[in-house]
Amino acid sequence: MTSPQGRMRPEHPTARRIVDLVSRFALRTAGAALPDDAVTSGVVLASADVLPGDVFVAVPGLKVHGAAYAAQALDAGAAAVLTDEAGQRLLADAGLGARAPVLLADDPRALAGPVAAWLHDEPGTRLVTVGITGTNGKTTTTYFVDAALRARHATTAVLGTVELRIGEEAIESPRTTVEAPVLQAILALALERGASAVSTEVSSHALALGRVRGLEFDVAAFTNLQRDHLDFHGDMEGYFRDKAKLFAPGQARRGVVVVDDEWGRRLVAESAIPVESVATHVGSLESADADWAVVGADIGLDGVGSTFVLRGPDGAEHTAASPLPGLVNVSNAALAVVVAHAAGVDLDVAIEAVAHAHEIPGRMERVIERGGGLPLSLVDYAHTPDALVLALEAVRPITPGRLILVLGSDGDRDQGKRPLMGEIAARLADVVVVTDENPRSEDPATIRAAILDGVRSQRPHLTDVHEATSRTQAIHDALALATDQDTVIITGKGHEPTQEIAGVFHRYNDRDVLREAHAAHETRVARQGSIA
Ligand SMILES: CC(=O)N[C@H]1[C@@H](OP(=O)(O)OP(=O)(O)OC[C@H]2O[C@@H](n3ccc(=O)[nH]c3=O)[C@H](O)[C@@H]2O)O[C@H](CO)[C@@H](O)[C@@H]1O[C@H](C)C(=O)N[C@@H](C)C(=O)N[C@H](CCC(=O)O)C(=O)O
Ligand SMILES: Nc1ncnc2c1ncn2[C@@H]1O[C@H](COP(=O)(O)OP(=O)(O)OP(=O)(O)O)[C@@H](O)[C@H]1O
Repeated sequence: MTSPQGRMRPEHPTARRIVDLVSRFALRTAGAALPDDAVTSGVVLASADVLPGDVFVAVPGLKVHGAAYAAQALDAGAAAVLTDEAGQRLLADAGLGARAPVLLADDPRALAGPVAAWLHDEPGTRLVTVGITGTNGKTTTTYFVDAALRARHATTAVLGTVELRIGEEAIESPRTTVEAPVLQAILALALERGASAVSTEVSSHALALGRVRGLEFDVAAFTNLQRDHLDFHGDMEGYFRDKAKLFAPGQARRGVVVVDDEWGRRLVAESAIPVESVATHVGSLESADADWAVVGADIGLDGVGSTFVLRGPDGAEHTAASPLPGLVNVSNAALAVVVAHAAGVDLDVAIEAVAHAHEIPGRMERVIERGGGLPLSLVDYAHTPDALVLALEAVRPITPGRLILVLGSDGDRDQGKRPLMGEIAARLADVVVVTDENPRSEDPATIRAAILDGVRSQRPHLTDVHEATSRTQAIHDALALATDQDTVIITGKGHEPTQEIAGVFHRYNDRDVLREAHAAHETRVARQGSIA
């Protein structure tokens, strides 16, 4: 069955001759004879997404070679297989060598994007395109940028971790950055739907695996680089190298880089495309030299947002605002304003639009307002040590009582961060409820124990520390412990619509659990009222 994102294709695709594809990309051919008039109108990397007439790109994966799924792709009607020599051998071994034309390239993964872009008539060149990378803040900044682009473009698209959205139509997103052929098909569909601008989150995995190849962004943006994904990139240097690929000629025309950390400064120094720098820490050394700098910030104590002053390259100062709490969102808002401006939106229009951007699912999202016996309750996606520090620091000033944190850590991902997160939780929250995030194939108790090791480094007797084996229970526990002077913050899963346990994706969402608890509370209060 085609995946939902695999169905986001243009309704009126162009058909192109496969022989033209062969000559355009200097491919070698093998397998069945390729008729001159054979055409294709789709390219896919996943066999499950094949529609009749597609070219199936079979790449060597980290787990398996895509050629292992060629039979499935051909059964679904694939017109040809684009692969490498290892793939060709696998096809021959499986007796599929003569079943369809085989198009050969040394690195088919690198070609998947450019081939799809060519097939869909280079949709990226007909849209204003913004790509945002960095460890944290991609989603938030992307939505802020979209808010500003919407002030100038009647229809926009937003592609990222939360959703794949064109205009007002959206579906859940399978990951932060979709595979290259899916991305190109969505861009073509966005054009059909009248979109003229698109903002895309670009993960480091995407950059390492060529998912944005074939798309030259008008503006690339960098938020920050913090410890994450070292299981995939090896070390921080490798992580940085992959991120830096976005700021290369052919991949982006110009860049906007936050220079608050050493990685941003290095990116500016090493980038081969023109970049503008943005310093967002008031009074920092970087702010004197940066093209743009936040020179004053007033953190709203009502938890709603902050105002700040942004100094431009000409020295002029502009009053701006972030609609979300915390200094990190001043940083995201400042970056978004500069990016939108670089993408053609007038500065004052961008500032105004970002200040009024809508709430972003699972990013400092206020699900229950303080009052009537209930604490202010927020859901946030912080799942790295640095993001956790910033999230807790952002809610402390808006918390008259205790800060109650529910956290876990992912299974099958960077294990080193678990005790770090525990240590931060114990240092910056008053009450800590340790629970599960997405345990995946790991034993959830082992993950919790690693977090608790970090907690113990600060609180040897685990005072005000609780452990809950179900996330729903953890949220209920946190609410039960709280008064309406407290703040409950649930971190790690944000908008995620599922919880992955032992290979099964269970429908689950932190916000829904909070909303249900809120509704149950209201019903209880109403019942007590009617009894009284
Ligand atoms: C490390 C990584 O990103 N791996 C992704 C990658 O795997 P891979 O290329 O090694 O593929 P593989 O599973 O070995 O399979 C090889 C080939 O066979 C194909 N295949 C496989 C099975 C099948 O039934 N039919 C089929 O055609 C696959 O499409 C693939 O082309 O391509 C696969 C197919 O598209 C993805 O499922 C897989 O994502 C895995 C599930 C994943 O978890 N990715 C995460 C880490 C990720 O990409 N995260 C980033 C960032 C997140 C963040 O910043 O927090 C993201 O952009 O979401
Ligand atoms: N500029 C920032 N610097 C550090 N932390 C941030 C920043 N912006 C947001 N955060 C924190 O990181 C969390 C994730 O934010 P967001 O979803 O915007 O980032 P992301 O880069 O899209 O993350 P992911 O790639 O994991 O989806 C937020 O919930 C918040 O706690």
